[in-house]
Amino acid sequence: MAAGLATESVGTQAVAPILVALDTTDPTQAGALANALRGHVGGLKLGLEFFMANGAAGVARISELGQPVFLDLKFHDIPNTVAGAVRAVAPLCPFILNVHASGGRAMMVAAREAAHDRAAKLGVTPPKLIAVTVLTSFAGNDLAEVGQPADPQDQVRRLAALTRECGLDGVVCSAKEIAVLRQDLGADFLLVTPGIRPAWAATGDQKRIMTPAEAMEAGADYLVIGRPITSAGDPVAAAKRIADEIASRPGNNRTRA
Ligand SMILES: O=c1ccn([C@@H]2O[C@H](COP(=O)(O)O)[C@@H](O)[C@H]2O)c(=O)[nH]1
Repeated sequence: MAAGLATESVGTQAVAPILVALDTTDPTQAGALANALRGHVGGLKLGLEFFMANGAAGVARISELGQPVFLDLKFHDIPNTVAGAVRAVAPLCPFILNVHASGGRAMMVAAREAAHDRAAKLGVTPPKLIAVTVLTSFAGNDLAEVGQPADPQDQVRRLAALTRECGLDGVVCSAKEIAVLRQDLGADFLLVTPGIRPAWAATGDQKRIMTPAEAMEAGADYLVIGRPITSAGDPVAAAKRIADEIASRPGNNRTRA
């Protein structure tokens, strides 16, 4: 069963609410990173790359290491299919599970009902169910190219409002949208932010980015960080450096239970 987000301290440094993205096909590497980073991050994120290579059994093995897992499979299909997929992964007891908000109202409602019904039948806590708004690898021109000629922030606001109407717990957004979403939707709506880049890390394919300290200051609940940690020569040192940067900004000494 998934553990709650780590809140223990590392020396005098409270663990930052970082979910480290273990984007690899190699279960041994994922397990080694999970173990090495224990106590330096708040949890793990397993996504499509890991899942497609290792399936539910692979996710279960990483979950057994005892850290909370965000299962980032971004379901997007007709409501019946997404509900079935949500039920199928429920025994893995992810701490957070997600769908695409652009799958629409009926799909999100079906996903929420499936998550709660299945968790009740299994006697487990349902996952925090959140929805991806606009991928952090998208800028305005990318949205226009797929027929959504909107400012990314406007599209994020629209999809986040719909997500809340559907009874989900929060959204995946870029840290650039935190301020406006907090105004629109309040403090209790979960804001999970990838596209996090320390000043010293390569941007790669991410377009709507912010530094970890800025994102925490803006009010993120969780920071999803992959390559700046996992591709570093010393991933533990990179995670510590990020936690230090967060802690050294005024007002950034909080952790979330
Ligand atoms: O909008 C989104 C949604 C999900 N992601 C995922 O987060 C991590 C980010 O990894 P980095 O290496 O820090 O870029 C990755 O697993 C994505 O699938 C996202 O980036 N943006």
